[in-house]
Amino acid sequence: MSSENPNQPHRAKATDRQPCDPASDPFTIGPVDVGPPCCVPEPLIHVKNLAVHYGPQCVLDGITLTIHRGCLTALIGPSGCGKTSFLSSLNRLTDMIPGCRVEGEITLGGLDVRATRDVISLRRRVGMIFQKPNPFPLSIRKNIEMPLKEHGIRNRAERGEILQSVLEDVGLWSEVKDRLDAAALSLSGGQQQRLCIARALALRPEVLLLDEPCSALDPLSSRVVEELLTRFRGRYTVVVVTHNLQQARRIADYAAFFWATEGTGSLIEYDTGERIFETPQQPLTVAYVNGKAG
Ligand SMILES: Nc1ncnc2c1ncn2[C@@H]1O[C@H](COP(=O)(O)OP(=O)(O)OP(=O)(O)O)[C@@H](O)[C@H]1O
Repeated sequence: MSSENPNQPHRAKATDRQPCDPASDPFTIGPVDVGPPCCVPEPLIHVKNLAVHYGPQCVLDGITLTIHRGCLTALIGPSGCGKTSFLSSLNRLTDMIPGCRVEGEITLGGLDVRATRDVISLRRRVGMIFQKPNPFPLSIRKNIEMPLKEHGIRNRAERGEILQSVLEDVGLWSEVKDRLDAAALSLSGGQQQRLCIARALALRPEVLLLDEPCSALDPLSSRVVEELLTRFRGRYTVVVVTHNLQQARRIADYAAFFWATEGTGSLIEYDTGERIFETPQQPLTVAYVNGKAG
């Protein structure tokens, strides 16, 4: 860890990444109706001494960090160091993996994530987007409306409003508004991924977890999704796993670097994106961000 503690609110310096300015941002999308307009860090998720086991194997150990509201945190590190396991523990997807055991503390606002019995509400607050776009094999409209119905939104007009607003948020509305009843699987890979993001947004989450959301996309679609994530700054708390260090360098307000030793992942360094990529403190981080390790 570097001398400044990223678990404390980050005080912006002139040299830091400039927060977004919606007034001057030509890509601002949809109404910014939640949270401050820019990344003004405030602790939201506290993780303390987190460990993840699959059967007898401890794959992640001693993870302590604080994730800030409205900021974009990138998880980086080589394959197998536990990034996905960490991400999945934040909304208890780890519960669905046979033999998986999680230890330690995770709090989201005042909620004890590990203890809560209301996992459905937790997953509504903490949405997840996967590497491979996974729209339902239904129409574009039903992909958004079905989860809304399942979460009790019975009013058709309200569902229609949400449908339009989230498709606008991901920049898809103008592309699909005339074919909302077409199959979601007829969309391009990049459009499918944006639809999946819209589906997550429809449930009005506070946090979005994204596991390599661009890695199955062509470069152009990848750039569109990347831009989308940066526009979420201030509006959603975004935690994204990426193997693309250039991408992480471009978009991360904070970056957490994981590394595995003998199969057990640990957090090597956690800091602002700028410091992790420009002035990392740990030799392993220096080597990794310069492409000399991992
Ligand atoms: N369901 C599972 N059962 C057993 N072991 C698992 C399971 N899922 C992951 N692992 C193991 O846990 C370790 C961490 O995996 P994880 O997917 O969290 O790492 P990662 O950093 O996200 O990797 P990648 O970048 O390749 O996705 C790996 O050794 C992996 O083989």
